[in-house]
Amino acid sequence: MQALREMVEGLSEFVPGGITVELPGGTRVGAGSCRVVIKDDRVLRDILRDPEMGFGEHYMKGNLAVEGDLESFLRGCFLYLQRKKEEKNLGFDLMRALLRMLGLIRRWEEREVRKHYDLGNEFYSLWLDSSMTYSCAFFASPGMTLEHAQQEKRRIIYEKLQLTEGDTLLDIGCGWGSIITEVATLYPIRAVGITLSKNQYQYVKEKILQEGLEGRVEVYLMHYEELPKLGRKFNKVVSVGMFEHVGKGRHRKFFQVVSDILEEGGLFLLHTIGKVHPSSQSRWIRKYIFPGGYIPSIEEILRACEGLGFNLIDIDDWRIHYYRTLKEWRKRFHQNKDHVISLYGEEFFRMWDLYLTASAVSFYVGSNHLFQFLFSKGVINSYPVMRRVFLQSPVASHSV
Ligand SMILES: C[S@@+](CC[C@H](N)C(=O)[O-])C[C@H]1O[C@@H](n2cnc3c(N)ncnc32)[C@H](O)[C@@H]1O
Repeated sequence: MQALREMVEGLSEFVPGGITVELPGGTRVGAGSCRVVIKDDRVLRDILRDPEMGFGEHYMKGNLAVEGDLESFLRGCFLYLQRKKEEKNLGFDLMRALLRMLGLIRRWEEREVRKHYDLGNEFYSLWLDSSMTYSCAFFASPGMTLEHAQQEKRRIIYEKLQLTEGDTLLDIGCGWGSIITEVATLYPIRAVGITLSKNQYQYVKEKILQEGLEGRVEVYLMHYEELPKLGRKFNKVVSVGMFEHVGKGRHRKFFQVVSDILEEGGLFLLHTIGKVHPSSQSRWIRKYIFPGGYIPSIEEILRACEGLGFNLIDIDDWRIHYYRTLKEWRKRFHQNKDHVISLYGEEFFRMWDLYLTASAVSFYVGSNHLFQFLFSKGVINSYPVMRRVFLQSPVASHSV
């Protein structure tokens, strides 16, 4: 009881209006306006032992409910845990290192990535924008729709990559193909995408046929480590929202592959969630949503590409744009609640609702950032020096 009181007091400092925890027998601890109703005796024991995992698992199962704004509550939890958290990922990472030595990790990772993206095109179409883009958008003006903000993100990427006639573009982790199919209609260039998801691969293949892009756009179902097998080089490479899957200890291998297939003088744009300083990862998200996932720090990313021929041109941070993107996804997810539940059930709905909300909060509180790194292969001094090249739209200064 003492431990619970301390937790309620600590959390109440960070959750607006404070919290009250209501236990199964009716006992209340705290006097805040946000009510956390515990419906099962095991909940408290599990949360006190491991707050993040205990909360996540019991929330999914419906053994506890938050009667108040889930986002404000989670923001408070983040800030509270940031203060208290001990790094507990060591055991998990040791297990992964052992599996890697046994050569088992890649198959396991591939299976986990497939499981996430092959949940079904129908499911993702319920809450992504119509281009099926599953990564951070760029909200150039306050009232911009998600559709438009995703398009704006792609436009900025194309400009950063200085796409021009005759280019060959590779998209590593192309998702449902929004970049490779769009560039082929905007520029006289060729584009190749790779994905690990069979559903995405089928979807992109059909889109290529429907839009008459055969011969200019290709998609392959393959792991990035297999890219050298294509026997081709590209002068532009982009990877959006895929680096988070690469995993701890594998970043240098990833950059090595990119270095091998990128022409001298070519450009590489890496769009990824990252941390400013190395810090602990969400173990609940790693267990239930992205098993193998790892959010690297800027330092880890830059160290991983050292000595491989890359020269850094630019780093951009879109942190608050990811917060807004996730809020839009969550809004659409709730608008389609009944449909999601009919596909996968209530526990799945709660699990994904928690994932989308906690992710939004992680950007809001500055635990996660969204970086766009732009590298050249070798040093090129002709690259435009002005940032406004990227930001042609009436961006102005608005907060999200
Ligand atoms: C979050 S999605 C982003 C998709 C797309 N870039 C977008 O912005 O909509 C991550 C993508 O990376 C792909 N991916 C993950 N691990 C991969 C790997 N080892 N090799 C190739 N693709 C991978 C997934 O299949 C998926 O298409």
